[in-house]
Amino acid sequence: MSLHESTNKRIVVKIGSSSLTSRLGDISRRKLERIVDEVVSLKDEGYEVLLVSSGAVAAGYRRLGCLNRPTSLAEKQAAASIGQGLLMEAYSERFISHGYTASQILITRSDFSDRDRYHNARNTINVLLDRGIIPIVNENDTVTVERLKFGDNDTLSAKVAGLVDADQLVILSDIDGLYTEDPRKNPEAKLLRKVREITPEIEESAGEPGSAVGTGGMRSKIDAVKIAMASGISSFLGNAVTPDIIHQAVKGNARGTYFVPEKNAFNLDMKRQWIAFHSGPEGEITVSNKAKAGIDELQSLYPTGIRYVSGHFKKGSVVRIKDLDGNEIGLGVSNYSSKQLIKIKGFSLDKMTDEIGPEEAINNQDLVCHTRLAAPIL
Ligand SMILES: Nc1ncnc2c1ncn2[C@@H]1O[C@H](COP(=O)(O)OP(=O)(O)O)[C@@H](O)[C@H]1O
Ligand SMILES: N[C@@H](CCC(=O)OP(=O)(O)O)C(=O)O
Repeated sequence: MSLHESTNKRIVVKIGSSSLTSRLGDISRRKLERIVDEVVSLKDEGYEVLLVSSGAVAAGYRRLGCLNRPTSLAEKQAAASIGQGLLMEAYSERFISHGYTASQILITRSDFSDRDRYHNARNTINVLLDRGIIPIVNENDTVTVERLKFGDNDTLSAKVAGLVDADQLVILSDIDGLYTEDPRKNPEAKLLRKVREITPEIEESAGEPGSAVGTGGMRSKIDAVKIAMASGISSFLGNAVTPDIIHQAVKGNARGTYFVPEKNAFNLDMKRQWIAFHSGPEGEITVSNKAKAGIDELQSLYPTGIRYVSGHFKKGSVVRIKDLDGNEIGLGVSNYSSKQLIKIKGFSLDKMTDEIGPEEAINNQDLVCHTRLAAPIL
């Protein structure tokens, strides 16, 4: 059962730059209108659809006076500030011609790392979807500094799919799906139709972008799928030029790759998604082997299981949890500051009094254990 109130199916569709623009660095009306028309037919059937659309830099660089897609950050940001407006204008015009309204949402990573802003974004998008609007999300390229970027819209789309509790993520690109190798390099490569697990072979097969305007290539698409899988969301990867692709993807019979998490895999709820993908850990806790076994079973972490504490963090901060070999085994929200934890580490339960604080250093509701996820997120 979905967590959002509406009973309609929610679909997040991600469209790459090459699927919206021409080789010369202009919006391709033909490509964009086909995508919009497909979204409209899903809307007509009662689906709620959110688009994550790339293309701002690709659509703007020529008007900035650049012959090719720029490589400097300032020029890319300037191009995006031109292209984003042009993209939205083209989307809005076409959606309105079908009687639908589109809205623009530009996000930066810091909007998500702050829990209040994360919830705020969710509430806003829920209002839009409930009222039949098509939100169109992109990274706010013009104001984002490199260090704090999502970087690619593939992983952004998976994070947004988790945020809105989508039923499916559809990633459209310039390729038919995930192949055993980049088919541009090896024409013998085979298309994988269904993937239930991201194996090391799949990780290795995922290469760089195929076009001059693509950003993340297959690498970032696999990262996106892992985030979706860990959140219990099925994904589809297919070619934007295949006729009726979005509709077919949703119905389950499109040419492309379906990524389906195991039914009984542990899914990250909204709070754990925030901890895992957005929070930005501020310190580290090293735990005993016994405490590690408890974390594997998703049990709370008690001070008695803590061996070392490093970094300076406040009560309520997210910390990395490591085992005695230094491997990260999970993440969690600390009920204590680093200063307090250093004092109480190793305390048995009978030493924990009401004055000290809660018995658990990390409550199991605030814990993400890497080994329990459908797909590794590191
Ligand atoms: N294993 C693989 N299977 C399919 N495509 C791959 C693979 N490895 C690398 N690629 C490349 O990834 C490209 C798609 O990524 P990208 O260029 O970033 O597209 P977009 O702009 O749609 O996000 C394909 O055109 C292909 O050349
Ligand atoms: N935010 C950037 C796109 C980033 C990106 O991931 O691009 P792509 O690989 O084409 O999906 C833009 O709008 O130009």
